[in-house]
Amino acid sequence: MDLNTLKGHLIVSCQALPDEPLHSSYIMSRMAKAAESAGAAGIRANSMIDILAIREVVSLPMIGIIKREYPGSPVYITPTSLEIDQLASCGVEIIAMDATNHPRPEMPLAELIAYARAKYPQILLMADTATVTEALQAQQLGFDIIGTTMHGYTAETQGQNIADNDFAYLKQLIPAVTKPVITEGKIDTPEKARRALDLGAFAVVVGGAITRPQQITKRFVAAIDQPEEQEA
Ligand SMILES: CC(=O)N[C@H](C=O)[C@@H](O)[C@H](O)[C@H](O)COP(=O)(O)O
Repeated sequence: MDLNTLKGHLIVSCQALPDEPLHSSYIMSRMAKAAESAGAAGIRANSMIDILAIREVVSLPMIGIIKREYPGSPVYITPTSLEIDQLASCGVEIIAMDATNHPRPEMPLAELIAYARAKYPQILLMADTATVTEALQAQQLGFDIIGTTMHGYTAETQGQNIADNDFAYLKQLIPAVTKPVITEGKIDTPEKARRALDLGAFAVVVGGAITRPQQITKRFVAAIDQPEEQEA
């Protein structure tokens, strides 16, 4: 695919895990359809069943992941060659995978990249990273896209939010790498999405703020349900 179709645009992540109320490939396909009809340029989705259901009704390029846990490793986003094969069989344009420095199941990241490149040269690879060091390493390994997906979700970055201090992390990351940076993770307002792009992000992925109604509801409830505290 031509990556430039995503440049400066919104990618909507349509995910609901088994413990979430909207867990259903049918619902995810309708979420993706809604995103497409509202002007999104791409979709990010998890699992073969969701990706195939979305493919049937949406023609946007897709970033595919498979979240799967393996014993002895905290890596759960496309951890092994099995998930890469499964995603490739679904025809996704981009495969995203954990590119943090955590211990991995099956094989080291460098080998996994070599595997994906050799077998599926047409598929672009996105690195889900948490730190500048990991992003530089991912670039060195040959990833096509650097994602900020894991920032705030590793021991090293725990408690951090991509938007902290007017996107200080992004301001550090973008000039440090030459590959396109897709901002992903906790972008929960249109203003933040716009700001990330203005700071040089190639594209923005928004998930929960669009597709997880329990998250959206929580923010409203939090703003409404503590009037005494707010008045005090
Ligand atoms: C850390 C992790 O597992 N992130 C996952 C990656 O695919 C998803 O659960 C997120 O929803 C996605 O990254 C979009 O982020 P947000 O929903 O915050 O806009």
